[in-house]
Amino acid sequence: MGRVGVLLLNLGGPDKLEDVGPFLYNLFSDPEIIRLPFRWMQKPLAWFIATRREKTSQENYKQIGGGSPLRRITEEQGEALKAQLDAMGKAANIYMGMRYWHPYTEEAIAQLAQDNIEKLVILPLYPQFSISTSGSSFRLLEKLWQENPKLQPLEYTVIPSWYKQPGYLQAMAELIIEQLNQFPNPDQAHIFFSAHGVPKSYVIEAGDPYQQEIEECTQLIMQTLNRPNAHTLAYQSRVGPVEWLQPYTEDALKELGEKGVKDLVVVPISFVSEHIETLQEIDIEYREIAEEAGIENFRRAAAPNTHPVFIKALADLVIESLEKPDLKLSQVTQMKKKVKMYPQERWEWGMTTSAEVWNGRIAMLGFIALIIEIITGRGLLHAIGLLQ
Ligand SMILES: C=CC1=C(C)c2cc3[nH]c(cc4nc(cc5[nH]c(cc1n2)c(C)c5CCC(=O)O)C(CCC(=O)O)=C4C)c(C)c3C=C
Ligand SMILES: [Fe+2]
Ligand SMILES: [Fe+2]
Repeated sequence: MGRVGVLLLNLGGPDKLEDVGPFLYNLFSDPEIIRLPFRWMQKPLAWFIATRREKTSQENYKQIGGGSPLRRITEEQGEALKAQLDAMGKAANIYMGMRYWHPYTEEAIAQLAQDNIEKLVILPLYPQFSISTSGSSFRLLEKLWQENPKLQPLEYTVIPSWYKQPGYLQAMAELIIEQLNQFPNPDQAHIFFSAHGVPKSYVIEAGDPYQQEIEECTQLIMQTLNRPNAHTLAYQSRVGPVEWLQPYTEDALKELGEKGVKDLVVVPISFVSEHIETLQEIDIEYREIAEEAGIENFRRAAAPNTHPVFIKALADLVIESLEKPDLKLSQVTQMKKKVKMYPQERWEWGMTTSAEVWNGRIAMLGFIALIIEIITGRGLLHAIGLLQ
């Protein structure tokens, strides 16, 4: 008789500085991260953006010790979850599947296909669902399931998002209280929720429930906290030129400083482990911005990591999911198939959405052609003498 398996999904992060370039290439090769009209553009553009970003990103990783702690912390969470499930009478094998770095999701699946697993629970380590995070991992799993006949008989269930789980909300409230209690007037401190952003089009055009889940989660944490503090929600880590969810964290911090807020607790709401966006972006970059804006006491709530209340919440989630009817990958990835990233496929004349979409596509084609020409030294611009 086999046992229960729990597959923890996460993004992954470079272990050392040399990994940063290939990690970024993997990330930008994912169509759920950069959405392009043509598949063949994905890899050249991923290479181009990763190469341009590598140095800056390496500088950031240098500031947190030369690599991401995500793998170590996820392993610790897995061990703590295993011990908690054991204590609750549910023995389980824990697997860790990262999307863009080792140990890759493919490695975890290969391992669990060999083990005698009776039932698998797929648990993303993202409390809120986004097309760009849990959605991307679910799509990859769906593909692996279709490709590997050995996986067909394996029974599984998916937990799409779990931001309402009472234990998780309790752990978040405790982590915030820990910081509030450091202030002489805990009730006066401003609580600042900083969520990882996504491009606005994900929500508006592709129907990503991420913003709604983040907003609801913020309210639920405030209710669980049950304190009179004022609070703000903003979005961090914008990448690229398009508009992301607003307000941006840097703008909201400046605004609070101008309004005279002196005591602030930042709460990283979309992350359950410390990593570059908490240790570098919040603790170093946003702290500097806040202090320049006049905020005197800048504190940050720790990510849940292996907080016992949080680990118990994960164990409860696993046990509850085994008791409920199974949720299949096709059910959790289906939502996206109902919406279109490019709203109008028919050609229309004038300043229409369709025209904008086609202008974007043509501009992108021109851009790719230019990059290929610069790399290879051959092409139309060389032929007519505009490039040497
Ligand atoms: C809920 C969490 C996350 C969302 C949503 C998300 C969307 C998203 N991210 C990028 C681009 C980058 N993300 C990077 C690192 C990174 N992102 C998350 C989480 C979410 N991303 C984590 C946990 C990590 C870090 C891992 C680590 O190394 O510790 C990076 C690399 C770092 C950097 O260069 O800044 C990029 C780039 C996009 C474009 C996006 C939505 C479309
Ligand atoms: Fe990210
Ligand atoms: Fe970042």
